[in-house]
Amino acid sequence: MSKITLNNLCLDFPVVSETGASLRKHLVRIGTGGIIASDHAKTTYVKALTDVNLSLVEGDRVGLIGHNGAGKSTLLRVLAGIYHPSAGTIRREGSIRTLFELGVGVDHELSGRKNISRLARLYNFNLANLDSDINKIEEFSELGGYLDLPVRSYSSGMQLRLLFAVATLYPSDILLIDEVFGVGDSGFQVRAKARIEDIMREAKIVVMASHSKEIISSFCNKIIRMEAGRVVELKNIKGDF
Ligand SMILES: Nc1ncnc2c1ncn2[C@@H]1O[C@H](COP(=O)(O)OP(=O)(O)OP(=O)(O)O)[C@@H](O)[C@H]1O
Repeated sequence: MSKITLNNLCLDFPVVSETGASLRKHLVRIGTGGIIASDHAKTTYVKALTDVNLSLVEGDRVGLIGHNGAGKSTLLRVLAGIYHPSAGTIRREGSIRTLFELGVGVDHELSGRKNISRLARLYNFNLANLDSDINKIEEFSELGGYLDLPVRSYSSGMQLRLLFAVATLYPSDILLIDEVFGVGDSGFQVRAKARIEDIMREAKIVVMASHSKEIISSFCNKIIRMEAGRVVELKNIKGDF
């Protein structure tokens, strides 16, 4: 049984900036993004998430939408357990896989092959299958001999091929996706999209942030609209919304 429950969840980022002194005088909202606030201890912070209440259950395919800085990526990282709430609670049941900027856990000095072993441990893969996993990743990423070279010698698209191939090798109960649909060159994009569709089918709960209405309407059955760190709309959708 997989589920995610958030109760009155808030997340503030403390920020040190040259303009901090003047910002501290006010509670301000500047066009886009979370609210910039201050407290009596004279700390400036960005209120990235405010009083988020959510209950996600099996079958939910949620599209997170909202302007730049609305809090989509922050919410995904809270769901992933990367960020901890400043207030409120989160409860999660089920294994989690993230498709974020695809950089976490990589050592650029190590070869692609050694990085696969690192990531396999990070993602809790069954290490008894490591050799066959590496073969599958080699096949999907089409990196060939580059897998024996340090990752620092890869182009950004090649790094992405490697990381994507590892992160999507196995399905998980909960799948969190942050704007990764445009990854790689056009040939890779077609295969990446098919792979994402496969692991989405097997995941019990999917939450994805995207600015593309087309992607959200083709993959999601719910949308959550965020504004300045708050959930302002949650509704079921079928196709276009
Ligand atoms: N590491 C950080 N330190 C300070 N503030 C941050 C940090 N990360 C995000 N923020 C702030 O939190 C708010 C939410 O940012 P977030 O990245 O979650 O927005 P988003 O909806 O994903 O935006 P976009 O569509 O531009 O990717 C913004 O006001 C942003 O400035």
